[in-house]
Amino acid sequence: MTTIERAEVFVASPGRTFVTLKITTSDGAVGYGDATLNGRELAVASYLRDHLLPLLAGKDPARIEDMWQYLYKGAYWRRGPVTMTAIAAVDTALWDLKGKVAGLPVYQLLGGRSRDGVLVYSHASGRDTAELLDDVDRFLSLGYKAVRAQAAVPDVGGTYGVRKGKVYEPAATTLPDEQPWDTEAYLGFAPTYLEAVREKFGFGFHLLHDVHHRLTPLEAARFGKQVEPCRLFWMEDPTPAENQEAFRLIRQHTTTPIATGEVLTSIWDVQTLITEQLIDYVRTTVVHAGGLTHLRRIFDLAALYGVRTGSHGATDLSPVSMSAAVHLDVAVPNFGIQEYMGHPDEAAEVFHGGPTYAEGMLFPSEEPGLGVVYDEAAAERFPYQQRYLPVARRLDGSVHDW
Ligand SMILES: O=C(O)C(=O)C[C@H](O)[C@H](O)CO
Repeated sequence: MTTIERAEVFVASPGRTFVTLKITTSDGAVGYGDATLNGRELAVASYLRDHLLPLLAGKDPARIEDMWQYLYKGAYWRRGPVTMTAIAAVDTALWDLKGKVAGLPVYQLLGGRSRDGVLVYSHASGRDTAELLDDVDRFLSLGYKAVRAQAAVPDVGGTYGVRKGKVYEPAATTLPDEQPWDTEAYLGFAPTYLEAVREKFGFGFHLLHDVHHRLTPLEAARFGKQVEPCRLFWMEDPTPAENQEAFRLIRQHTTTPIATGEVLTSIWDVQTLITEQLIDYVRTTVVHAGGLTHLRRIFDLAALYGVRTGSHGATDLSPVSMSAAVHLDVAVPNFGIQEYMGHPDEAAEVFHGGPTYAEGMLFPSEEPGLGVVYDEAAAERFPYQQRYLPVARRLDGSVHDW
């Protein structure tokens, strides 16, 4: 019988930090998983190295479901981003291996294509409305059919989502950057630039906006109602996601579609949101929600309730999990949209292969498995650099949701 012979964890910072798991079998086949948890990377690397990897040697790599149950139930301690990201890395690497052994791309193992390619959205932003409009123009001319719009709130400074370099990278400082936040200023300004985008470019593309957990349910209801004429594809994370019941109030007041879930890590964290149809799109990801095995379970529950998928795809998802995401996206019946931000240029020196972009869509790799190779020698040129996500403070100095 083929068994797992070796498992290794690599931590490198090619433009930003990625944690990558490599599993090698007794037949010499190799599978990769992503274990990146932005700003808390070494906790997952330790969970893998110190607690999970000693359990893998000698196990059958083909028993993916059994491995998932063994690692999840065997921990006794349930859920949480560190545990679920570590389990996701093992699960993803085993799916990659299964595809390579079968000689098939992973989407074929998930039931085959439901669609040719997946609709993606990218991120337009600006330090003011004029700069945002130029950026939306740029993405539309690159063929994007869906664009997220964010602009800095005047005179406040630390607005979420405003890009400085080529890609938006919030974890950029050696200690957390403390950024000011003013809810009333945001509520007064954000609807004006969303209206300006529609006024200039019309309704022939999907427009999205990320509130990034910063409003109370009532404030979010007011915002959603005010931007209804902009016909957003969604307002994302209108209120902190861990209180599922809070979405009921937002739902009762607005027809603006709601997306949430990027910080949630299990089916139990989205159960009420889905079964009570409090959201339209679930944004859980391969890397933080237990891998393809568990994410498929979440997506299947969502399908029963007419909730569509809209997975997180920020820079902190490595090319390995972006590839896994696109394999699942082409297969599931209730796919909605996939976030696609790209990566810093250095990442391409370390990760080779993966999905391809054309005309607002991503297409999965046709290579066996996930189709991504991790270049260990290249990774050594990019030693780990500790970086933190920012922290938001209200104008009175108290901590707010970032
Ligand atoms: O992509 C998004 O919608 C995000 O909110 C990105 C997050 O801020 C990022 O993944 C945090 O690490």
